[in-house]
Amino acid sequence: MTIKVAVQGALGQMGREVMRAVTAAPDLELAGACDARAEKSAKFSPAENAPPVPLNDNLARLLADTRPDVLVDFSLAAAVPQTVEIAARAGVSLVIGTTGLSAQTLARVNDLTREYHIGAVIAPNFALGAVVMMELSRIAARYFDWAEIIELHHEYKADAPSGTAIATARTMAASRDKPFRSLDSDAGHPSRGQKFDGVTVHSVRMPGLVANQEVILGAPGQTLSIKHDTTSRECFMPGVLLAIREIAGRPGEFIFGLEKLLDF
Ligand SMILES: NC(=O)c1ccc[n+]([C@@H]2O[C@H](COP(=O)([O-])OP(=O)(O)OC[C@H]3O[C@@H](n4cnc5c(N)ncnc54)[C@H](O)[C@@H]3O)[C@@H](O)[C@H]2O)c1
Ligand SMILES: O=C(O)C1=N[C@H](C(=O)O)CCC1
Repeated sequence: MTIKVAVQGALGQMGREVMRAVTAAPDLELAGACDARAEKSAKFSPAENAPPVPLNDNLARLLADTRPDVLVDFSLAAAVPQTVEIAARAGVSLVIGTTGLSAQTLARVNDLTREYHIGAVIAPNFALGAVVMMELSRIAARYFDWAEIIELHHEYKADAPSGTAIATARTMAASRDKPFRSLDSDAGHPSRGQKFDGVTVHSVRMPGLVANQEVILGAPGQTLSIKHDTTSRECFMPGVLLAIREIAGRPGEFIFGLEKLLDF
């Protein structure tokens, strides 16, 4: 059975990559694309030799016209609350990669899955290597009392710190039976980053980067570094396609984190 997919944030860096990947997948059909920058009712060719699909700035209209099974969202955190309401009312399942979402938005998506019997996957990072890096950090956190994260991204990134860094810190802290240690002198010191569940996170933004993260764990006499680097947005596509295929058949389920769909 072919899964029909629409993309929100279609004209962005990730949206374009998702449209290429969906178009190239034999079991998926790109039904339509939405972006705030789109001209009304335009058509858009997602890849060379690919048939044009409807492109609209009105998500409700696009979903009503194209009736996809799954909406993939890589847009802006501020846009997601409205997007998920529209998708849920249209009975369309969600794969969301947009980061910077509030706890209220996550809770609302959880409610919508049960209210409208749709599925939803939200993952701060769809790169399989990043998910492994987070899992290794979770394991290592049990054996080291000190931990800091340095995340490095391209200069156009809207949010800081990254969704991956926040999720990594929270996962690491949850795997321990006592808090991480840090210096008392960190408090209020602008050069010492921002703490999430006791893990200090530092953000770097500059051209030349896509997305990178290093987790450094410390103990007397040793450190352990766990590092993931991306060189192109292609790395996110296997995870996005996996999430689309899984969630199309799991109505009513809310899944946070790609690791829940992998065999860890
Ligand atoms: N989960 C992951 O693996 C992963 C990977 C890369 C990026 N991201 C996240 O995905 C998001 C997008 O990243 P990007 O680099 O493609 O950004 P981008 O700025 O290149 O693209 C975002 C697109 O969303 C559109 N947009 C903004 N507001 C909108 C609205 N209200 N309705 C419709 N479209 C709207 C913009 O016009 C733009 O085309 C960011 O939050 C980023 O952090 C997540
Ligand atoms: O390019 C981005 O923006 C990315 N954002 C995600 C995050 O905030 O963790 C994942 C990596 C790429």
